[in-house]
Amino acid sequence: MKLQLALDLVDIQGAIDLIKEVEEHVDVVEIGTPVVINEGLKAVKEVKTAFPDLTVLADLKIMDAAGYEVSQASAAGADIITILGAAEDESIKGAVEEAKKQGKQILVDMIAVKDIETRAKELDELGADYICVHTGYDLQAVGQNSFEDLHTIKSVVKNAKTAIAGGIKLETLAEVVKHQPDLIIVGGGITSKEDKKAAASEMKELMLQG
Ligand SMILES: O=C(CO)[C@H](O)[C@H](O)COP(=O)(O)O
Repeated sequence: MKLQLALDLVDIQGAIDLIKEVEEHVDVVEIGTPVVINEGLKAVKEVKTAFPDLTVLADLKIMDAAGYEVSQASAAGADIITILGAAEDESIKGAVEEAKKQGKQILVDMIAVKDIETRAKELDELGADYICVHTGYDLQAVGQNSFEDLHTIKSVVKNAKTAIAGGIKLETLAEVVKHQPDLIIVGGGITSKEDKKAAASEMKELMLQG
């Protein structure tokens, strides 16, 4: 089980400073969608240059022109690139094909997918490296989470790794760990804490025990 730190509310220097604090406890660093919108793929490039040994995920949430966008993120140094599960199969195929060509991986974000079970089976067959259930900020705000969806994808996915994101905190981590996803994505659960290093360390410890 790996821990991914999601960085959404920082600029490039803020991202670099934050990663320095927690890098020994995290496996993957995500350059979040708002950061890419604000700073462009330069954010991915600068973080990868500063931390060449860390796995960097570019949370592009691709919806179209997938092969091209994956090629651009790959050139910037991303190791994993995200596409939306709601995208057309042709887009998923384009992303997977380009990622394979570049030696990168694709994480499919299931945000807003209604029939999680059917789509997860299809995405698994289309060659996704990761399938990630995700409760975005707008549904977190009305009290939702993705724990049940994680159970659903775990029961149907045969090849892809599974991941979960959305509002995961130290207090809810044990519930997530119980379902044994391959990747747990945490943003605010670490970045909102005064002592971010301690938060990441406690979370990683709990995952290792699980
Ligand atoms: O992709 C995202 C929002 O769309 C976030 O990066 C993801 O939800 C993790 O952050 P948090 O733990 O704060 O919810």
